[in-house]
Amino acid sequence: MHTALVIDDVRLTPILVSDPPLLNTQGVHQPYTPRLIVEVVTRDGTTGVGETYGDSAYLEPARSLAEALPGRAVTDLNGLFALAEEVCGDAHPHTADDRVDAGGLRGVRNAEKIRLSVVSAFEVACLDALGRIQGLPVHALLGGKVRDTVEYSAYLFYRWAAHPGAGETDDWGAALDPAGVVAQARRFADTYGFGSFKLKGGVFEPDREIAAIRALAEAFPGRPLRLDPNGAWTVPTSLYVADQLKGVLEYLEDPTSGTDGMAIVAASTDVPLATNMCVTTLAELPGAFARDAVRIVLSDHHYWGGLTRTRELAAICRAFGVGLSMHSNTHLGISLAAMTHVAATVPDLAYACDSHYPWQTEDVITERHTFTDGRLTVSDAPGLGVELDRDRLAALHRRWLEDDGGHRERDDAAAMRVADPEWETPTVPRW
Ligand SMILES: O=C([O-])C(=O)C[C@H](O)[C@@H](O)C(=O)[O-]
Ligand SMILES: [Mg+2]
Repeated sequence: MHTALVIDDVRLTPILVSDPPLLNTQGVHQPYTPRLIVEVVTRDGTTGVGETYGDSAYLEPARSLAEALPGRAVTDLNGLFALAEEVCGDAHPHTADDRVDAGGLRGVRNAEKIRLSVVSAFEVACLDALGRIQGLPVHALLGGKVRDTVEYSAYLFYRWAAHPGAGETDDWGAALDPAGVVAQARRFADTYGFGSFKLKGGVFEPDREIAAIRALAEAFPGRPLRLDPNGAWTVPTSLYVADQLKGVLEYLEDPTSGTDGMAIVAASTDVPLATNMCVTTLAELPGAFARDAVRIVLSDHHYWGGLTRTRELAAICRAFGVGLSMHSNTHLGISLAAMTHVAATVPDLAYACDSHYPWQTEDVITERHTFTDGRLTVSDAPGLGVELDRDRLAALHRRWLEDDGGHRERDDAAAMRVADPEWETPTVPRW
């Protein structure tokens, strides 16, 4: 093995990133959200970077993997998965179960998915390091880009103007009704050129969200629109909304929870259903596809286990005639670079990808990504094409160190309780 490829050291840096008060069916985003930055350092001094969820359930397996990795090669990605299985154990058995997780709204939260979410950051860091060593962009290591730009969609949220009592404020103001949602969409379109729009729903009763989508359709005629209540509706409510928004929606995302309900809804409407909740693991694919429960899967390289696994998911979807789009959770520029590289290599990515990035005012890279015409240009620089800003990383890590623990776990219901002490995570379906 070429010694330059050998991993000498792995650095893990948990951070807290400022986050606006975005509403979803479980509550509201906290003022700060945890992320984990992974650095893989090779024997020749090259550093590759990756990023993933930063809640404590992810930190423990990340530490185990970081300890075991030195001595291995950055090229040994298959070995990385095997090693993680060996050393990560049953990540956090207390929080790993098959219920929808409280904070993330991303389907089951089992030990394997937590492990894969951790491995994804290591895989991306290895690819970044390998690309830097070889002078090749990550997309070239994945087989080469099939497009020069990747399209993203505007991720609209109902939101408050500020967090109650704490945190930094931005200048977006509140968006709590159709006019507010349209104004937010207009700013997204004017600033970033986004041409399609997704509204995070499940916040207000369905008729109010239907009105917001109709207002968007009127303000942006012919633009693709999506609504995602994160499984908050019953089957009849899902069908009611689908009927009301027939011909208006590009797709309806996770109207109801679970493959059973999704399959019933899918059988009774022509509105395509998408998911990042009922198909988030390989084990869930056969049942959902056999029953035509979804027409589009939103991949997420974090919980699918990285960029090579995302390409495997794309191939499976292709084989079953299921479309692929891309899910996002609060993330920074390292993950956005990774998302863009892998998206550039998937031939049949027919939908604009989700990204929370415009909501993030802080980052750990020296030059933030800029959307033009709703697109990011695929970098041809070696590796991911981003540079770590060590001062910013240190500052955001300091915030994590100094936190009393209140923000180290994403908890949207806890954030809601600051405004409404009676708030409990709503049981689903809500409507
Ligand atoms: O598409 C989705 O379901 C998401 O993006 C899940 C996220 O947790 C979203 O609901 C959020 O950020 O509140
Ligand atoms: Mg979703």
